[in-house]
Amino acid sequence: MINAGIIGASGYTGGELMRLFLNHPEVNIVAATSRKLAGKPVSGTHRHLKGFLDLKFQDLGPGEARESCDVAFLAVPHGAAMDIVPELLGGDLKVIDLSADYRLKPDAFKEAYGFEHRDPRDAVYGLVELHPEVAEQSFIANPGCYPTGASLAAAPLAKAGMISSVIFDSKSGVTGAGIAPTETSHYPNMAENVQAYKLTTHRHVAEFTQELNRLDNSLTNISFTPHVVPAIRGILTTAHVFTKDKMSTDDVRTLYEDMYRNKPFVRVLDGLPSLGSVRGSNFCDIGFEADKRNNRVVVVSAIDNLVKGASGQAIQNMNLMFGLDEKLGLWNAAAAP
Ligand SMILES: NC(=O)C1=CN([C@@H]2O[C@H](COP(=O)(O)OP(=O)(O)OC[C@H]3O[C@@H](n4cnc5c(N)ncnc54)[C@H](OP(=O)(O)O)[C@@H]3O)[C@@H](O)[C@H]2O)C=CC1
Ligand SMILES: CC(=O)N[C@@H](CCC(=O)OP(=O)(O)O)C(=O)O
Repeated sequence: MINAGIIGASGYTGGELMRLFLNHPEVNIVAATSRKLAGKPVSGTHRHLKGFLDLKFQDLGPGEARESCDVAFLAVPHGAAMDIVPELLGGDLKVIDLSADYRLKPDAFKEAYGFEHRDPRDAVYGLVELHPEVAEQSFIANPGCYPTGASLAAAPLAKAGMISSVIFDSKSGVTGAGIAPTETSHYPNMAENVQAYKLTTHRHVAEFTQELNRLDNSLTNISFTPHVVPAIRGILTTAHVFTKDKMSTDDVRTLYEDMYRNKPFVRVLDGLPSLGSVRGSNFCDIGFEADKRNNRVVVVSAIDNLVKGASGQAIQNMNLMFGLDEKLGLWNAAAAP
């Protein structure tokens, strides 16, 4: 069995890791940390875990995590992980960081996040479908939620060198912003409402630019505008891909089916994705249509931000890092209505 520790377990992605681990046959959760809630039962905060997990939050130091765990997941805010990771690495412990701290090269990090990285080091970017090298690694930077849906939506067209520019328009559920209440997530502001934010400057642009440039390093014209919608989970991304030549929907289908043929968690649809069809699951659903009049392909992707966008993807990475089937503990249909 694999002994897993979750650092920052009182938040949404920490809670989701524990929910998903209940169905993982190879994992024991041995530690769930919280600074504020140490000593309190995990199921007091994550009430859906009542009766399934008899564990108390601990305020565990990195040394203790190294002793008791085979793998540690960091589910803490960006900026916090870079002070913890250096004390975890170096021994046998495998580390998966769900924060943004190790996803970008240091220069790109400083530009996107506005401060100097305190622990510049390389990590493998854990977008499994585009990074088969995650297997056997000991340190993974788990991708961001928007970048997961956006990168998977555009990757086949980028790989084919077909993109002249792309505009990602994403709609996220409220859990994307974490557990702390904010003005945006305050019920009267969120319910029956749609809010755009960071119209041209969201920090995730750097992340999917880095990913798409691995496939086509001439691609620079990448735009992104996020929105919050009154859903609890999910990110629907509409990618307007302006192509170098006119394409048919069948041309596009060939590219997507080729790239995602043996990728169990990417479903290339005949129809269009929706948040309901992926809710609670690790799938990224993708649908598309080529514009008959213009050099444009519209691609839509749907993920659950807490699963494929965070904790499910982290477990997919863990499975490969330990030589297990990537589907282990994750092969569930969505909780669609
Ligand atoms: N929510 C999402 O959809 C996604 C989130 N992510 C990333 O995953 C990480 C966790 O996200 P999420 O679960 O939503 O965040 P939350 O805000 O819900 O939870 C974060 C937890 O981290 C702990 N924490 C906060 N500050 C520190 C610190 N300085 N040192 C140690 N622990 C700290 C807190 O626990 P306590 O105060 O009890 O110690 C808190 O409960 C973030 O980096 C986020 O950006 C990535 C993809 C998707
Ligand atoms: C709705 C909402 O507020 N979303 C968050 C996404 C945060 C997140 O998950 O960030 P990482 O993936 O980089 O860790 C935001 O836009 O900042």
